[in-house]
Amino acid sequence: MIFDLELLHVGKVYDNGTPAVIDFNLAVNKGEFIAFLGPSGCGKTTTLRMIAGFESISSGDMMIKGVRMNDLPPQHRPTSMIFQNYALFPHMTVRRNVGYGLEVKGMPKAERDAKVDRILATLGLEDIAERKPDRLSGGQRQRIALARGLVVEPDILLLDEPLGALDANLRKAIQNELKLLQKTLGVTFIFVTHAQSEALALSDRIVVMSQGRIEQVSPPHQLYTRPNTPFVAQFIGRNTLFPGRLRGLESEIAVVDTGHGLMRGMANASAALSGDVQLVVPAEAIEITSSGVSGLENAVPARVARFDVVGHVSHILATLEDGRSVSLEAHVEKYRPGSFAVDAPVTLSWKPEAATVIPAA
Ligand SMILES: Nc1ncnc2c1ncn2[C@@H]1O[C@H](COP(=O)(O)OP(=O)(O)OP(=O)(O)O)[C@@H](O)[C@H]1O
Repeated sequence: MIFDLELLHVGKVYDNGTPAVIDFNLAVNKGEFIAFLGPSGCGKTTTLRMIAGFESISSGDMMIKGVRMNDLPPQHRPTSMIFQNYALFPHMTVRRNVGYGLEVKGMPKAERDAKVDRILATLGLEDIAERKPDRLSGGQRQRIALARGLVVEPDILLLDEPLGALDANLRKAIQNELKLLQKTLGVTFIFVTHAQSEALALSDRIVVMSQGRIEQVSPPHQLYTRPNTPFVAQFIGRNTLFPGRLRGLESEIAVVDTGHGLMRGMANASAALSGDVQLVVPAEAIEITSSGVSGLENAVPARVARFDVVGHVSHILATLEDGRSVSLEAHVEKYRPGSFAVDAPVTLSWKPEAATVIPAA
């Protein structure tokens, strides 16, 4: 099978000795929307720049449609990159900015104009085609940068935090547009972000990175509900982790000896479990009941630290016996105002299938 993009054991060590990317392996299908997600400095941008050709690859191979790209300069790769600041030419019209890449390639004017017109129409930019970008809004500039990246008809569009400069409302609107555009054009998108909500909303698969290494590659829902590593469990969503030792496996359910007694959760499918493990419980899976209710699975005693109702959402902060806090949200119909007094003893519980047991490290 030939992938649109393949990174095979790719590594990057900067001249100063910094290992920025370590043994990065990824195969991307045509038309996939992939997000690189992780904290600042984890190597997302470096990886993107190696794919674009702006950064050399220290080890491993980078292939596009089965052809090795390591030694090709950026202009000879079938990729386009969109930078966070858009890097538009302020003195050129929108039309010229968009057509510049084709102009540099020496494409005849008639052919160039036809391509530029088509992409300006696709992105709704016809009305501002003759204006200069410095007089336009952030959202419009973002669209011009997209048009400029797409007009060269790349196999792969590389986007480095392209929505980072926009305010929250515009960001949301452009997110939807971007997703629609990507599906319509069928172009492979590789998108760098440190905003998890953006990655979860846009991507087919998310690559979570930490300290130069891939922690997990999964579709958003799976990443959210079935983390593979403690880093992902702490970085994505709102999980509570219970450290413990594996007591045994009952089919798919792992039984864990924790400081709060025996607890059960789904055994992580990607790694063999033994010895030290972590039981990961998403906030959404936790139920609160008054203490004394019997027959609950995975029951943990706690006390209510706060109970607030904002609009139609009840926010509850509970404190475990070991002092850790667990914050939960639910529709006000579920936990009505006044259902739990502050400092009341309660029991937290969850269904084993909603929790995941992963290796401790
Ligand atoms: N030109 C460079 N020379 C030396 N080290 C660099 C260079 N560029 C990046 N680094 C280092 O490489 C590591 C990865 O950086 P990179 O910019 O790829 O991370 P990132 O995940 O994109 O972070 P951010 O979200 O802050 O952009 C960091 O430790 C960074 O300091």
